[in-house]
Amino acid sequence: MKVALVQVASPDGEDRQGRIERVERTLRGIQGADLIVLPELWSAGYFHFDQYEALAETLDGPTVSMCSRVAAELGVHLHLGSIVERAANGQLKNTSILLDPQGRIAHQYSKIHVFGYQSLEASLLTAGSSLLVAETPFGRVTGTTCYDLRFPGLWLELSNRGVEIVIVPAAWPAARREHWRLLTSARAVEHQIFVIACNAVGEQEGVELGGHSRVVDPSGAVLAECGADEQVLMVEIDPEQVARVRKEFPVIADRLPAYDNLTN
Ligand SMILES: O=C(O)CCC(=O)C(=O)O
Repeated sequence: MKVALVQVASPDGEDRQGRIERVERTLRGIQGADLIVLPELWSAGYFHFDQYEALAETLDGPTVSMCSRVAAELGVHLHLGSIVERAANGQLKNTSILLDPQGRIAHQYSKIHVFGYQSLEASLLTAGSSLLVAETPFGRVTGTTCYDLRFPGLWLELSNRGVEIVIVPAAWPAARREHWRLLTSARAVEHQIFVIACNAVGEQEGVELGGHSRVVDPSGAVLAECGADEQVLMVEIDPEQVARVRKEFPVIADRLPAYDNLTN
């Protein structure tokens, strides 16, 4: 299975429609991928907090529509990263979406841990409250978004639900790149899963995004890592490796159902 990581910059002066058209051209140039992955909030730009309200879109808005058309025309699974979603009740959410090769929504997830450190996300967006795992031809897939990487309880829950591949769109600042590397690797190793993590690049409102999108396999090997600029990186993964690694080194089977009943 071939995965394409697409690092996108969302520079301050570029309008959303121009960016969507630019990314569409990039996507159309990708050949031979089974799964294409984009970063968090690339069309609005994660750090463009003053534009969230104006750029919020529904699930048939400009970002999803373009990606859906491209997924269907290329016949690929496409994880479009995330959008500022305007939900039916008017709330704004950071919603990530996986499209199937027919361009239909196969999985959606609204970020549970909205970010408040040097960020207005937590005050502008409503946290999600549901977790789904999608059955795909590659296995059981889900998404978590950026800051969610820091919360092992969420990942344990996903692991308990049988997930095998976790896609992580992000707008992770370069200032904490080593945390990004450490946490993407740690989550793959502790749950014996593939972590496919796609980060934004470039500068937004004075913040440098970290890039270094990466794919970590269930044994912890880093199969690919991008640089810090816009880039498309293809990497081959074997989804069957999850079962092989777990059989060979059965850590998941040794995990206790709970640890809060141990005596002092
Ligand atoms: O946790 C971090 O250091 C970065 C998180 C973040 O930028 C985000 O959730 O968008």
